[in-house]
Amino acid sequence: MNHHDFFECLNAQFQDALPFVAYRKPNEDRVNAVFQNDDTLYETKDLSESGFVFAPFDDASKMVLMPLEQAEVDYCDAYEGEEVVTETSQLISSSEQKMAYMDTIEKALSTIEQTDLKKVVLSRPDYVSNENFQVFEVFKRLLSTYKTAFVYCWYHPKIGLWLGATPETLLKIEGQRMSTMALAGTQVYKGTTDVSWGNKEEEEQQFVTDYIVSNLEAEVEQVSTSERRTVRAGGLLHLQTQISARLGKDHTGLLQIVRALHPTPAVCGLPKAEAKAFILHHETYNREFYSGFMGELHFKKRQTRNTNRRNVENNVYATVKTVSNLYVNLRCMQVLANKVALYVGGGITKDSNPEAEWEETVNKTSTMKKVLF
Ligand SMILES: C=C(O[C@H]1C=CC=C(C(=O)O)[C@@H]1O)C(=O)O
Repeated sequence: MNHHDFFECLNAQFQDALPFVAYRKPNEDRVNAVFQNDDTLYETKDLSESGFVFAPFDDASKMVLMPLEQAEVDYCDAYEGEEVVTETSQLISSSEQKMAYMDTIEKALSTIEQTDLKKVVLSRPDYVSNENFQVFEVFKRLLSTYKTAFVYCWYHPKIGLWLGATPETLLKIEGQRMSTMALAGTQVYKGTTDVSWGNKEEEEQQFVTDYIVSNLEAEVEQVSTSERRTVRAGGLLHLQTQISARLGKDHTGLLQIVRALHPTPAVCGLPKAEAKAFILHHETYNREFYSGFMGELHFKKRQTRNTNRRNVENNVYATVKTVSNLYVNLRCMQVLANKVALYVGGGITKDSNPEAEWEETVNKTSTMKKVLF
C-alpha cells in the first residue's frame, strides 16, 4: 500500500473506534499495521497465540492481545517525512511535582542504604495540553525523527491511545535463536557517541547485564554477551550490551523467558521483587502500560534462498520461521481526555544525585515533546 492509503486506512479504523496498532521496527523501512475486526478486548494469559501483545508494567495485570485470527495485517513500504529538530511544546510541570519526585528519590536512597535493594527505577508522568493533538501527524513525526527506535501508535477503544519511540528491545526470537539487551545509563547526546561514562553509569549497566545473564541461564542455553557500547536514542545516549542465546530443546515457551526478563532492571530495578514492591508502594501514579512491553508474538516469517544460480526456479527453498519481536514501552505518551501524559523515569542507585536524576527525566521528556504540535 502507498503511505497515503495506509494512513487513510488507519484513520478510518480510528474513526470507527476499532482497535489497531501501527509500528516500525528499529532500522527498518516498512511500517506495519494490525487492524482488529471487532472491538473485543482480547487478552493473552500465556503468550502462546499469534498477534500483537500490549502488556502492562505490573505483570499481575492483564496482557492485551490483538489476535491475528481476528485481524487484517497490512503495511506501507516506507514513510519518509522531515526529521523534527527543535522542541516546541511546553510542559506543565510544577515545583510540587519536582518536590514529590525528589522526595521519592530520597526514600529510595535510604532504602538502598538499609536493605538489599541495589537499584530502583523511579518514574513520573508529565503533562502537556492535548489541544490540536493530531494523532497521525504525531506518529508520522515519530517515524521521521527516530529511525533506530521501535516506533508505534496503539489504540483500543476500551483502553486508550498510546504512542512512543523506544530504544529498548525486550526479546527477539527467531527459530531457536533469541536475543535481548542490557540498557542503562543516560547522558545528553552532543554530536558524538564517543563519550566517557562515570562509575555510577558503568556499575549500574553491569548490574543489569549480570542480572539478565544469570536469569537467562536458568531458561536457555549458550548465553553470550557483546562488548558494551554507547548507543544513541534521539537526543540521548545509553550504555548497551547485547545478549544472545539458544533456546533449549525442552524450553517451555515464551512466557517463561519473558518472565525471566520483564520487568527489566532498566525499568524496575534489582533485586526485581524488592524494586517492584518499592515502585508499587511509593510511586504516586499507576504506570499502566508505560514500562510494560509490546510487539509481535509468533508471527510467520517466510524466507527464500536460492541454492543453484543456474536453475533458479527449481531451487528456491522457502522456509517459514516463527518470530517474536518484543520491545519495552519507554519514551511513550498516553493521550487522555483533556491532556497528554508523557512518561519518564531513571535508575536510582547509591551514587544517585536527586537533582541530576530530576534533570535526567526532564531531558527524557524531550523525545516526545519534540514531535508534539
Ligand atoms: C526508564 C527509562 O529509561 C531507562 C532506559 C535507559 C536508561 C535508563 C537510565 O539511565 O536510568 C532507564 O533505565 C525511561 O526512559 O523512562
